[in-house]
Amino acid sequence: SNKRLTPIEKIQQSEPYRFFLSTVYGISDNYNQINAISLKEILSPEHGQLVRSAQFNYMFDIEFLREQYPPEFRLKPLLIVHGDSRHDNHTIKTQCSPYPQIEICAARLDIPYGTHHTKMMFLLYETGLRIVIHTANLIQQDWKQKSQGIWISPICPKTNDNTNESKTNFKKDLIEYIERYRAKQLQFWQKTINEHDFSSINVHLISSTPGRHTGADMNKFGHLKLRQTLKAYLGLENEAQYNSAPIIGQFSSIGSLGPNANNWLSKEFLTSLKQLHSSSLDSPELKLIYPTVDNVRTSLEGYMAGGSLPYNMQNAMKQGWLVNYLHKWKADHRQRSRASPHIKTYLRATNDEYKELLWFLVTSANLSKAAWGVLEKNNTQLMIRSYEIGVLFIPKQFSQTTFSVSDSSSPSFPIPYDLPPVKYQSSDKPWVVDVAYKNQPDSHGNMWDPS
Ligand SMILES: CC(C)c1cccc2c(O)c(C(=O)O)cnc12
Repeated sequence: SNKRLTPIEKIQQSEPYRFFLSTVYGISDNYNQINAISLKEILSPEHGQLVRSAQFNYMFDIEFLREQYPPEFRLKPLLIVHGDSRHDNHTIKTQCSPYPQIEICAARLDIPYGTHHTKMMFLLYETGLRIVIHTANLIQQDWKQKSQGIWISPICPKTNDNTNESKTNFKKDLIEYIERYRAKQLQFWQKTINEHDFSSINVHLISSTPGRHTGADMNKFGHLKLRQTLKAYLGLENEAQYNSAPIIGQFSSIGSLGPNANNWLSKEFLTSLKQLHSSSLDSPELKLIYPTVDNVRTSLEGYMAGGSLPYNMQNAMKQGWLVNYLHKWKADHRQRSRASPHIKTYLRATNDEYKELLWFLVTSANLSKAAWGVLEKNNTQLMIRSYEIGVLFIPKQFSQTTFSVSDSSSPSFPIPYDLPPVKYQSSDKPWVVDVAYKNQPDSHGNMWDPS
């Protein structure tokens, strides 16, 4: 149908998953209705009377952000939570100086090369508290022609019984995440989260915070939190049938993963992703989705899209072995094959048909040790450099045994890209940001010469 949905209708029809892609400027409007939403629609006054909000992110354009709020909400208190990296510290203060209602919190980054990747909104309405966890920077370019992922919670009502936890432990996990900032300006929000009823939340929180996590903290963050959550909640009957079920990782940047797959990817990291009770010998297929040079060149933004795919040559040249795992970005069923991915997702399908999923994760975390953590000191500590956050969908929490992907009876899961993934052809190369591409012009007739 050609009906344009209102923000509230979009959220209602997204039930029970509440998982969206950002709207894309330049595709047919029909593909910007179902499970697609813009920043303005997320902040729409339709959802209720905003009291105050907090925006956790990496990159900010404060003027752009203010424009996305309805005029009547621009004077409400706003807390900006960013990394204290040189990259944007001074600019943030300058950008916010005209607005006394904007407070700034610089997240501590005590471990070198860590970043504040977390992208999250706290929206406090008179009717309750909404959490939004997503993958887009608060700059115009991130919300115009890219594929971004967004999870929007229900508006959780105020309660004086602070035990109103969700069946997924979301409230406790979110408070524990916030506590790790050890920031005064976040105390109000810790208290506010505690005062709201989270019982309607059906996703698990998977976050990362900088640190060398040991003992009881080891399973609280990073890939060990994912491992523990899958182990505890997947609860599959005769799980043996899934031992070789394929796993997909999809991301917009790649760290230094070591001289071969066994270093971290297919041992430590894959062990967490394949977590079933029985750690069987069959190793599932791990397929990785990351844009080719041609994906970027032919994208709606052209080579400029590659500016947000910061995989550098220094890392790429050390891990040629990775190309064998790589698959193209292809999202024809969402009309987003040319909307360059900035979303990051991980999933496990039941088999090579990819008709059903065992779980699905949308997160800020790219494929890197900095984001997911790396085991150290004989596996007694998990070292994480960055702040990350994401939400994990497990079928049991939706009274299903698997998520159906095809448009069959049960509410099919709105996957962001086409399945099964398509392998790189021999002529395909992964996009690398700091090399020149001057043989073929992009969709705007431009070349890419970073020097
Ligand atoms: C390597 C750094 C400076 C970088 C370049 C381009 C895009 C980036 C990005 O999008 C994020 C993020 O989204 O958190 C984080 N760093 C990004």
